[in-house]
Amino acid sequence: MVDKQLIESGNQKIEWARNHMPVLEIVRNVFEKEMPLEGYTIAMALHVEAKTAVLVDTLVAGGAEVSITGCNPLSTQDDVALALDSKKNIRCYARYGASNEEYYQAIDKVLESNPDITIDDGADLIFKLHTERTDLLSSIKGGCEETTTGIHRLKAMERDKALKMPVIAVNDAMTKFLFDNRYGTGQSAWDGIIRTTNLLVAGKNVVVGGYGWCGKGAAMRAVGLGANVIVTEVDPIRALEARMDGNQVMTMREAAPLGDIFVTTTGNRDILTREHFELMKDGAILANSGHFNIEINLEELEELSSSVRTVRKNIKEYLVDNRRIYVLADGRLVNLAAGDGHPAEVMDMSFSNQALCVRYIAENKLVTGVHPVPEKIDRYVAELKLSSLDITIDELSPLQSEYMHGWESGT
Ligand SMILES: NC(=O)c1ccc[n+]([C@@H]2O[C@H](COP(=O)([O-])OP(=O)(O)OC[C@H]3O[C@@H](n4cnc5c(N)ncnc54)[C@H](O)[C@@H]3O)[C@@H](O)[C@H]2O)c1
Ligand SMILES: N[C@@H](CCSC[C@H]1O[C@@H](n2cnc3c(=O)[nH]cnc32)[C@H](O)[C@@H]1O)C(=O)O
Repeated sequence: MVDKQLIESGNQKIEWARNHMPVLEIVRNVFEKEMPLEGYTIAMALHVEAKTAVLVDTLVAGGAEVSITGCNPLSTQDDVALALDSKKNIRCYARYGASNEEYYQAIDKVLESNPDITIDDGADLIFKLHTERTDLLSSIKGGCEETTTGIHRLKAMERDKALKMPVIAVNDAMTKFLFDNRYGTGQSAWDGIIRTTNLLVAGKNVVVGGYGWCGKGAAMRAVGLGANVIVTEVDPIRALEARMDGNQVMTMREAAPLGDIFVTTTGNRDILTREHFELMKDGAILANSGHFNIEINLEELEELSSSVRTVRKNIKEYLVDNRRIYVLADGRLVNLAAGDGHPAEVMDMSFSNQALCVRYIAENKLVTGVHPVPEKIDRYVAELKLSSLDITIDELSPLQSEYMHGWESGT
């Protein structure tokens, strides 16, 4: 496709997403009227695809200039990236399949815009600001972080007194993780696996590594698809929760010879390693829907393999003692590297939180540290979402409110 066709295809995807993000549309209309981001430059490193483009568009509607790149070399959709770059007040440096060097060069370029506010998914921009571009820190008003692992990183920096700017932990808003991490990952991880393999899930043994919000979603939807689900955990409470939700719970060593499809969702490293690959069945399929490509130890898998070849788009076959082990999307996020990411309706809430938190940073002077999303914003997003679904809920009567908040009236 030539650039013009790519831009048109990108714009079509953006329009489709926008039409399914009603809360962000309301935020955008308010921004257009009030222009709260006039004069602000925003640097972003997020998955460059259609829903993200709607967020960018919203920030620009509020008066901002935006520089954006990806947060994963395989999640960029080039048509959307080109469409974004063709718009006024937006520069987009993301490219699908960027090498490691190109990926970090793009982060540098985004920071050359001298941003006032950052939006990260995995803290790449903030990490760069605290290492090679400390000169830019004094003019930064604050940042927003999209994902669980990014927040772990930022809290570790805060603990070590290394963090030098305020950051809002957008992931930790209820209207983010309860929906995006759970229902978003639950659906889009399976979308990525199914469209990549074109195989049946019903009747298979699915092993889900980690029973956090993403793991709960992945396990829940696997059950719905007819799989027998096995969960592995390191946290006794979450393991118990997984068992009471009806899954089998065991160690990964025990699960390794049983699994037909493995999905890692821990945000940790080395969930699947040599000792597990050695026990796996012929034809086992491995996918990651957590964070980096280190949940599956691909180096160890490669060392064990007599051959590695691509057998279908986004599927690599590793031959281990004549057993075929298939890795999807090079162990990168299967929902984004082998699919279109989360559904628009959940990103509607995640990105409304982002837009409103960016405004909050612009309008307030926050101190250095990791801040929660203000409860007002979280509830506002939930209320708007309910209203977009045409749902009204009951209200506490004065008597009920008094009963709930008092201590005098016992049983
Ligand atoms: N694919 C996506 O689009 C998407 C969406 C949201 C979050 N994420 C990422 O997914 C990861 C998980 O996010 P979350 O919100 O579910 O986090 P979470 O903290 O709720 O859950 C992670 C779970 O993994 C468990 N775990 C850690 N090490 C383990 C090990 N060695 N074996 C088994 N279990 C282990 C933890 O005990 C925890 O229960 C993060 O990296 C996050 O950034 C991805
Ligand atoms: N930089 C990491 C990021 C982890 S992605 C996890 C985050 O992606 C976000 N996400 C999931 N689907 C989409 C999407 O379609 N568009 C934009 N962001 C998404 C989601 O909010 C979640 O917190 C990496 O790729 O290696």
